[in-house]
Amino acid sequence: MKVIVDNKIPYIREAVEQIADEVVYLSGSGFTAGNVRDADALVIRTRTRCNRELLEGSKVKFIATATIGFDHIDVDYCREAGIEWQNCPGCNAGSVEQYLHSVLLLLKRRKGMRLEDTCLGIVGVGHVGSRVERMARSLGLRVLLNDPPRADRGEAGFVDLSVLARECDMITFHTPLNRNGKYDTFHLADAGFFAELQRKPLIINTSRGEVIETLALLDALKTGRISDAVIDTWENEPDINLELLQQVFLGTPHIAGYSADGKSNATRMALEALCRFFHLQADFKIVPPALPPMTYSSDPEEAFLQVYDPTRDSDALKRHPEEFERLRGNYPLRREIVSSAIGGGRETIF
Ligand SMILES: NC(=O)c1ccc[n+]([C@@H]2O[C@H](COP(=O)([O-])OP(=O)(O)OC[C@H]3O[C@@H](n4cnc5c(N)ncnc54)[C@H](O)[C@@H]3O)[C@@H](O)[C@H]2O)c1
Ligand SMILES: O=C(O)[C@H](O)[C@H](O)COP(=O)(O)O
Repeated sequence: MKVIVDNKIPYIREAVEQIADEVVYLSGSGFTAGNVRDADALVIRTRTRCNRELLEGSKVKFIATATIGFDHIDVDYCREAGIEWQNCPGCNAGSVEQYLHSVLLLLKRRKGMRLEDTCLGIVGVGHVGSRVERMARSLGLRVLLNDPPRADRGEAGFVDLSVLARECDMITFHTPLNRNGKYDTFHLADAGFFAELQRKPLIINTSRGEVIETLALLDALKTGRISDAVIDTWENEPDINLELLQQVFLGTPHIAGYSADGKSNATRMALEALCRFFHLQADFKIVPPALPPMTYSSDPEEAFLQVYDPTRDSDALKRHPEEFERLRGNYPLRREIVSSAIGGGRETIF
């Protein structure tokens, strides 16, 4: 079996080389029709568009994407061509929760936001959104949830987007990018959405850039219809809107999911899917490397931000927006540590 693997997927080499007869590593954008033609399977990230142009006439039977999102896979074409695929549901949801948790602490410290007086709206309450909900409630925020697919399945506890627009001081997006159908999310936040907002909320996007219409967001920022924004996912990555980048409180290069824990989950799940598809024994361990010991502050919030402060990623991108892909590609994967594990005294962990 010949497998082509994205060369930025961490912790994968030893395991995949045991599983496959031949392994070729390529950059995400380096997958071409020519070099996938004789491959049986691809293990990719968001940077490889899997569509007719790439796959027609190839031997590829299976694609594993080591990511939660799968909007880079043309699922209709794959069905037509008989190509199976698998994403890694929930693999890095903990990492996005960590990112949001740090953002809330920064808003409290730097903008004086009183979290217990803040109403947070969560749009899309799946693997990530439900973790964000729990974390935000534990910090004392009031939370409103919007998830029409879940509401339509008869689940309770959801409200319309118009209620979030009326009541929320902060709105965070956690939907997939659906480009059509009843639950289309392409430009879900458009000029009409921003016009409805009553409380000048802060907008957070860690889902997919295309869920928010960039120019409408920029206009809402300039006209004061929203108070600020935290943006990790952008339209047209890596050629992002530079004016928006310089205006937002935090602008990061699509790294909310980049913890070592999330990446190792993704690698393990992608290889398990590959083994299931080809009926092979899944006999490997994927473990993130241990990090050197560190000493943490006795203040739990300070310690949480020592573990991960998105300001450093935002400052790096604002200084060098042209390095969007390099900042992602060479990212020093962080660890996910919950604040309860590091509170209560100066301690050394890892
Ligand atoms: N920035 C990052 O690094 C990063 C990391 C992980 C995931 N993501 C992205 O975050 C998003 C959420 O991931 P997830 O694992 O929670 O996905 P998920 O599929 O588990 O949950 C998505 C939720 O959105 C809901 N939804 C679908 N259409 C909707 C609509 N029109 N309006 C409101 N809700 C809708 C679904 O019912 C579901 O509950 C995805 O776009 C994923 O690609 C980004
Ligand atoms: O969908 C996901 O899992 C995330 O967006 C993930 O962080 C994307 O990472 P990439 O594949 O671009 O490295």
